[in-house]
Amino acid sequence: MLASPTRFVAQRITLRSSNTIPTSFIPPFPRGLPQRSVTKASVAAMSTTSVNAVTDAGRGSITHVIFDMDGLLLDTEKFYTEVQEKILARYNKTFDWSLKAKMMGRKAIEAATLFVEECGISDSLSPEAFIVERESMLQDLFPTSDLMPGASRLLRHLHGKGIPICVATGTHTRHFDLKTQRHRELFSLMHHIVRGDDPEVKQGKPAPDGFLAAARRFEDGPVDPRKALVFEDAPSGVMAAKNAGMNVIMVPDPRLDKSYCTVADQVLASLLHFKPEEWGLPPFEDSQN
Ligand SMILES: O=P(O)(O)OC[C@H](O)CO
Ligand SMILES: [Mg+2]
Repeated sequence: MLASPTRFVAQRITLRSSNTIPTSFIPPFPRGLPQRSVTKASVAAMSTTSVNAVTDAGRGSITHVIFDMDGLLLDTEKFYTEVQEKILARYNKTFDWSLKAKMMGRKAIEAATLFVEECGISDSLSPEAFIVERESMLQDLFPTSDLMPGASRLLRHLHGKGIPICVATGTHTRHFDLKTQRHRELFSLMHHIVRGDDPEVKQGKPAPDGFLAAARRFEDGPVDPRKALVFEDAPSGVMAAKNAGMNVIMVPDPRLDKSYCTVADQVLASLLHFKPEEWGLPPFEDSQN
C-alpha cells in the first residue's frame, strides 16, 4: 500500500537545517564555493566504504529503483552554484553551503524564494527576476553536463539485469532536455521520467509527490514504497523519499555538512561504492571497486 499523505513531514528538513547545523558550519568558502571536481581521483580520496550501515528496512526486498538527477546522475549542481555566486557578487555577498543545502533538489521557484530571502536581497530582486536573470547563463551551461562517477555503470547494470529504473527530478522539462542532450541513450534506459513540472507533482521535494508518482508509473505499479530504493544527493530529496515511505541511499557532495546525512538508510561517497547485493539486487560482475 502506498504511504499515506499524512506521513508527509515537510517541516522536518527546515527544523533540521535551522536547529541542528553546528554553529561551526559557518560558510567555509569566504570567496565563494570551489567547484566540485568529480574525477576518479577525488572519488578515491573520499571514503571507500558507506558512511552508514544499511538499515534492515529494505534489505533484500528491493524490486524497483528510482533515481534523482541533478547532482546524482548528472554533475549539474555546480552550474547552479556558479551562477548564484555571480548574481550574489553584484550585491557584495557570498553564496555558502548552508544555503546551497536548503536550495538543492527543490523546484526552481521554491529555491529562488529561499535564495532572495535568505540572502536579504528580496527588496531588490524578486524570485521571478532571479530566475530570469540566471536563465541565460544556465542555458549555456546545461548542455555541457557530465555524468557523475558510476552513473552509467549502475544504470546499465540494473537495466541489463531487468530491474525497472526511473528518474524523479525536480527539474522542469525544458531544463531536463538541455541537461540530458549528451546522454539521451543512457536516459532511454529509464522506464519513465517524472519531472518537476509534471501535473502530478503538486509540491516539490521534500514533499513525496515526485517519488509517489514515479512508483505509480512502473509497468506493474503502483510499487510498494518499501520495495523501492531511491538514490538522492540533496537533503530535501532524502526527506521526500522518506516521506514517500521509501528506502533511500544518499550520495552527498562531500562539502555538505554531515548533519544532513543522518536521515538516509545508507550514505555513499559515490555511485561507484554501491553494492547491489546489500539490497537484494544482482551484484556487479565487473571489478570496478
Ligand atoms: O536534484 P533534482 O534532479 O531533483 O533537480 C533539482 C533542481 O533542478 C536542482 O537542484
Ligand atoms: Mg539532486
